[in-house]
Amino acid sequence: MDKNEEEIAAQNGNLEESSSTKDGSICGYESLHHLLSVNLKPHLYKEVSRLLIGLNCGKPLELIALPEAAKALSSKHDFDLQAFSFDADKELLREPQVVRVGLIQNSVALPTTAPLLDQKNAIFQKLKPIIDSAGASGVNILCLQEAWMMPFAFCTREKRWCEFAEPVDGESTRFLQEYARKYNMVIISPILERDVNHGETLWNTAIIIGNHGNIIGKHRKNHIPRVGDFNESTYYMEGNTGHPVFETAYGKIAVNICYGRHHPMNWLAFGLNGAEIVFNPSATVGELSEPMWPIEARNAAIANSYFVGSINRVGTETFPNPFTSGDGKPQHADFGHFYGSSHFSAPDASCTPSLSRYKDGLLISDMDLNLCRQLKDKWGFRMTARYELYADLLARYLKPDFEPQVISDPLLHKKSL
Ligand SMILES: NC(=O)NCCC(=O)O
Repeated sequence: MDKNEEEIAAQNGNLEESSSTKDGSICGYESLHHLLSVNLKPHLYKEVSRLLIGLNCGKPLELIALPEAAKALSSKHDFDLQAFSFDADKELLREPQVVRVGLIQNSVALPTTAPLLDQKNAIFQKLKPIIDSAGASGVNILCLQEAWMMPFAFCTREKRWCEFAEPVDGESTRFLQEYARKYNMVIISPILERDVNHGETLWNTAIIIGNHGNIIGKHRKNHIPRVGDFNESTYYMEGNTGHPVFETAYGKIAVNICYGRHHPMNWLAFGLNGAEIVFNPSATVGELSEPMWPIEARNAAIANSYFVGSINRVGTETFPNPFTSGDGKPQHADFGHFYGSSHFSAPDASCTPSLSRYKDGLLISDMDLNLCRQLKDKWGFRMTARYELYADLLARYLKPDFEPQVISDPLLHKKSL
């Protein structure tokens, strides 16, 4: 390349970079998989896919044909709709245990300057056709994104956003209970919770609504971020519900809320309690976490022999007053781009392509839960885990007089000749 060509290439690079941050696309493509499928020759794409998203039972994931009604809703309301199927090997003594699972990602519906009630109601309206599409597709378990009923205002530290908080049996739950009954569906609803029985304190909570519209239980986010603009500790405390697994009509499920995905032991604990599917409803932005996003959930699925459903918001949320965080950056009024990219990971290391990086979406997967035990039998991660070694280390680590087990080279400070 001569100097002129280099300059043009650099300019193009900058243009592509700025276009990807402006509209949320990746150089005009909805997702990494879309970019690769359009630009690679079919045989190359096949091979890249094998390496990037793995094979399930030795073959690429199959697409599911969805009913016209579900597809019509996606065209009319302009949300991404994709559906895949994870297989398991046939067993002699157990029937397949196939469940259909859905994940919804969405942007907020009104500017954050609108009256709070209007903002919430507009999100409800926006979600209706997406939930109906899940219902029309026969989804058994549906999970929404973190704090789905409000903008992710925790960056601001302003207390007025606390008004969005609701009790476990509040209006968001009632809204979803109708759908749970209508579609015989388990729904996971992550909200900002106000605990009215305990001094009206706030929590970041996922409510599990059973397929009869009943509330099965709740789980409160265990790990609170203190990174970048995620000033969430201003609003609520670390959860006090442990690592519950909810036995539902469609399988044993658990919820690892957002930042908890960076903590391998959090994932482990849900696995030890018997989860078959762990949902990770999230709100995270590209600049901070995008390279981690496809890795952590997938690793958790492999290490714990369960399925993971990862959901992230989409879009950019701008707030009325500029705010700062502890990272020394100048004050700003938006959080950055929530990059969507929701996807499923399976215990055999395969995963689905991701939903759009900038559009609302519904991702559906059939999964045969028999795959969980098949992978435990094949790889033996539970049996080889040596939990007693780690229990012992952790017990010692928690003591004030703990000393790290480090063996220093006695010649460490010897000068080389
Ligand atoms: N909502 C939340 O916990 N976000 C933290 C950022 C991240 O974990 O990527």
